[in-house]
Amino acid sequence: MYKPVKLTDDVFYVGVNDRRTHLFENIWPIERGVAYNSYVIADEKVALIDSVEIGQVEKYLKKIKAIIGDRPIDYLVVNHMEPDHGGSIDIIRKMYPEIQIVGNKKTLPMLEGYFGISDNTLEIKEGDCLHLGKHTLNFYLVPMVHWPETMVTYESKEQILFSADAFGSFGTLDGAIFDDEFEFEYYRDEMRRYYSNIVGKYGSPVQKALDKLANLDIKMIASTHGPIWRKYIKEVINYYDKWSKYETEEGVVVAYASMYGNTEEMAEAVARELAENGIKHIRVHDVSKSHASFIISDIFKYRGVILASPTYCNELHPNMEALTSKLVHMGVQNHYLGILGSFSWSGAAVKKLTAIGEQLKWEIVGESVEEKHALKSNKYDACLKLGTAMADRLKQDRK
Ligand SMILES: Cc1cc2nc3c(=O)[nH]c(=O)nc-3n(C[C@H](O)[C@H](O)[C@H](O)COP(=O)(O)O)c2cc1C
Repeated sequence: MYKPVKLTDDVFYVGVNDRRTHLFENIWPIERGVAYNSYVIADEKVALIDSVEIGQVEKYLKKIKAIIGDRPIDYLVVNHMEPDHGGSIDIIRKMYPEIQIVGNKKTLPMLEGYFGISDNTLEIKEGDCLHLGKHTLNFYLVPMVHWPETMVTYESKEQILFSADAFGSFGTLDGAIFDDEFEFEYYRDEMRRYYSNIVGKYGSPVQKALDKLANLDIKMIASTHGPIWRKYIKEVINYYDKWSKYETEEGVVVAYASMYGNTEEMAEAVARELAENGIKHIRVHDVSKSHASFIISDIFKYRGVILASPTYCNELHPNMEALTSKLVHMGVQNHYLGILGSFSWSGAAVKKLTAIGEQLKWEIVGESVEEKHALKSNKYDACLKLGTAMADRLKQDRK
């Protein structure tokens, strides 16, 4: 029944859309859903590249059947074991008992651990090839882009890189599956939010992977999430290069916590002064309203960060605590930091934010401002000064 979606004459898209899940990994809001991508290569041998989250396995199997009919599947290549791709492995094996599951030495223990599968597996090593007939699969290990077993598969006849989670994006594929069937901008921010939150901790493994793949001629990047890239290949590789090196643009993310509005007032004073000083990209987030994934995504884009928090039981506001511990855990690098705090009897927020900035090795800009009780004119002026200092620091990089 399904009209095949062709990457080339023998290579097909068989992924599914998920518009029901609210939180990807039960953490990240996905208002625009997510796609779990999988691919079939129908040659003398049939290979399936990755599978899909188990909830949609029935639809997935129908799509596979629509392409190969009653032919058996010879190989299931498991580039990544995470259950949003590996979740259907057991069912696929039951449907296709002869199938050989292809992975590397880190994949196979996971197969056994998750599914008790230890037979009919094929262990490949870096640079190994698997011939399907006209098509040849070449395997490259890219550990920690996103799990230790992650690998990518390059089909050398059609020059397609099956890239696992790399170059993936949140967002379902709404009719359009290839990047020349929609406007790139529609996915760019969600791609960065996906990268920064899911893969962002692993900048150095991403750099190693990019180096390893640099000499491949790539006509298509077929990731496990989001669009298939065939028009914007250079662009998405450049984005990955930039993000994994923590390269940022001129702009400021102002992230504040505030229960009763005092800290918010300080944050807004700084934001206004940034604009007065010619900073065009200012993103203000209330950490109790914006999910951390959006703030982190913006922080991966813009170099300046203002963190503002009231003191709360001698600590940071809990939502600021959550955001900053995520930033520390991810080791986000190369930012300028301005700090604001508010308190009523003994302030701790500025001290704590300063310690976090030092831990992250971010450059602390200007004089941090901490106000007791309501915002008064001298501290208001200090907020303006901090805004000017941040703008000046960013503008120094224009040269
Ligand atoms: C639950 C709670 C705990 C607080 N803990 C402290 C504290 O440990 N030290 C302090 O100086 N002020 C504390 N405060 C006072 C706030 O830091 C102060 O009112 C601040 O101005 C609030 O900023 P906001 O208006 O941006 O929420 C606390 C306030 C609340 C509601």
